[in-house]
Amino acid sequence: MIQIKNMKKSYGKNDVVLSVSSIHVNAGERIALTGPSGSGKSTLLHMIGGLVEPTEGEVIVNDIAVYNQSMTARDAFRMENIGYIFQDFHLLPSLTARENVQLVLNGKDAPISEWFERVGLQQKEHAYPHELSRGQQQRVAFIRALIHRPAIVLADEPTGSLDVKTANTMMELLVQICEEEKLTLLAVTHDEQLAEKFPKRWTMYELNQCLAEEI
Ligand SMILES: Nc1ncnc2c1ncn2[C@@H]1O[C@H](COP(=O)(O)OP(=O)(O)OP(=O)(O)O)[C@@H](O)[C@H]1O
Repeated sequence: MIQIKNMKKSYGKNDVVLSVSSIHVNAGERIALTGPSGSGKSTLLHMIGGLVEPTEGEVIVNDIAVYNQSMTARDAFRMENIGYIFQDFHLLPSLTARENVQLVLNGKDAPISEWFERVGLQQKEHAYPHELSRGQQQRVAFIRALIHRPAIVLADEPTGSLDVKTANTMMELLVQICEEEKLTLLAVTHDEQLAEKFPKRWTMYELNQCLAEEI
């Protein structure tokens, strides 16, 4: 599903920020990624998602060498295979919750109302983002990222701007949906307790240290 080999990343002429010899993620795995600020968590997600090219090494997703493709092919690959969830939801304020979801479907058919019901937002389909609580906005962002059933869900501090109780509920919901839909999930979190909700946990320290053996 995801394979990374002998990968290094530096920005400009700066030092290497990430050096990972080997990562292998199987389809359907759900992994929490923890590590201190600046340890390269977002960089790693962006590389897997086709957004940041490694300085050295290969990123292979679904048997496709992500960075051996043209930019157009990479964009298409991302649209089809990757669902991104951010800390700050990134909902468009002028569109309703439903319209925000429709935007990513590009006219394709999908059971939008069923998804709203599934995350407990059946009453809020036609509300605007400013009419929703932060937890509700993140639920809309979950639907938007998951509704096209991407092979891989990349979540970058998805609960980072929520209070502790809401963060717990939201992380449980995300892990549960990915389990039910058999989606591969890689989620960054600063919070060790939230990481416990995942069947598998990696620290950036381990990844960067793991220079010889495959994990
Ligand atoms: N576009 C960029 N240009 C230059 N340096 C960058 C860029 N993006 C990230 N970096 C540097 O790469 C390192 C890793 O950053 P990254 O955002 O991946 O860390 P992180 O673990 O996600 O941090 P945080 O937990 O604070 O979000 C940092 O030292 C950062 O300054």
